Amino acid sequence: MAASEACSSSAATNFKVFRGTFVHSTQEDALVILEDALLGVDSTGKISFVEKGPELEKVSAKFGFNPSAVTQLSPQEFFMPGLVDTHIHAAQYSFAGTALDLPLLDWLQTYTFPVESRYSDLEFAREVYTHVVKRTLRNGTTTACYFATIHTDASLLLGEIANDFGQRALVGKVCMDRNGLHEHYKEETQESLDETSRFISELIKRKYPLVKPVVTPRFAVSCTSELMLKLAEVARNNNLHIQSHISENKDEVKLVQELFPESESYTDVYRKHNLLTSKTIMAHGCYLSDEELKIFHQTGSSLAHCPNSNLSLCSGLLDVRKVLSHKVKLGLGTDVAGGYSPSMLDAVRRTRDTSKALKIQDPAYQTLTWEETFRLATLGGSQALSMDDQTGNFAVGKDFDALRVNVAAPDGPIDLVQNDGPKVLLEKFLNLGDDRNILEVYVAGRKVVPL
Ligand SMILES: Nc1nc2[nH]cnc2c(=O)[nH]1
Ligand SMILES: [Zn+2]
Repeated sequence: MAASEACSSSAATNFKVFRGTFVHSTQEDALVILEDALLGVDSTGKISFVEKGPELEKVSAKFGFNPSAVTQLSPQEFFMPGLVDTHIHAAQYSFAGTALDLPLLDWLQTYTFPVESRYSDLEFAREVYTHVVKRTLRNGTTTACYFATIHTDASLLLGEIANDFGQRALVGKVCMDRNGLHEHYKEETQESLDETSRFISELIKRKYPLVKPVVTPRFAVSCTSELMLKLAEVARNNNLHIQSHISENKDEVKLVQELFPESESYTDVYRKHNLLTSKTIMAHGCYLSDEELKIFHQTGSSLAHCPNSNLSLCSGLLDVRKVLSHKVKLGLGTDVAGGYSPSMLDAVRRTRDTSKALKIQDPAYQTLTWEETFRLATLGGSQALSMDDQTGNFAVGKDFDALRVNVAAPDGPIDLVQNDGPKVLLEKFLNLGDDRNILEVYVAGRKVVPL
């Protein structure tokens, strides 16, 4: 925002200004700590300045706000960017925390498809979707990339609920026109395409500022060639995101090879069907070869790393270091309910656990640092979703998506026994904290927690 605009009286009355510690990531630095900083949010929810605290008088004169209206953080508090969940199945939240005893294809057949079939019932959908949006916001997920189910009206309802509670979201009506695992849970090809068009046009018509549709072929196993090709066209014609799953589990990779014998790899299947774009996010990727990662880099497609799910369904261990060395964009995902936790703090922890398990297998392996993992959960996620022009860190001009954290929250899970600095406070929060430490959540400048 131009300084002259910021000085106008209407902007001055609607400014929010915070003073204290801010932690975030940039492309260059996984962790930047700004101590005693001033951050201003304008009436549209954008960050209008980040300045030094001792310069309050000068900054308040420049931006036209009253210094006494500044919100001061306590020494155990900080602001961090909102967490970005790049892959979560909203419909599976009803059985989160259960059903973790089978590998992927059996798990889909036994638990997942029967539950997803129920979302023609809009009352059931409303109940589960309200819970998942509230719970993820409460846990600090300011941006979520959701899979719904094949049901258009329930998927629209998820978009409505995310909008009502103020979460930034991509919402996907799931597309699947074959399903050998559960014959009744699928669509006809044309029906899937027509319903996808209806979903997209209806959601766009509602003009929700933070909720957008994402084209969602479930995975190559449950989609015909015709459906994938036509969905790619829909995404291209409407400049939309695409999401799906790739290379999660060895049996799944084998099945894809059998279903698409003319393709060189799982990645090649999606490439041949024009589904790999710079706005594509593919979940898992545990078994991608170097060649396949090169295709991800060339196309600008991203990966959603879902470590809880990868461990819970015994799918595999994604080598994040290898993915990053190929310069492939990567964010973290909870993958509820293959992943049992809806909290991105859990995704941060499981990401580090997975990295350490790889080091146990190979002592020369360079584990991810906690600072790198913090970046993946925030800025990395926003980059993976091609939303880093709007969110991901505290750069001036981005929307203010943020968590106000108090590491010493009364009745919280963390005991502070020494005068820890902000770096230690952040590390403790990431490893030990929970929603009791998250005092407030902001999305595009609006306080969405507490409601
Ligand atoms: N983890 C997971 N993998 C999938 N692959 C296709 N569908 C799914 C799903 O719902 N969850
Ligand atoms: Zn998934």
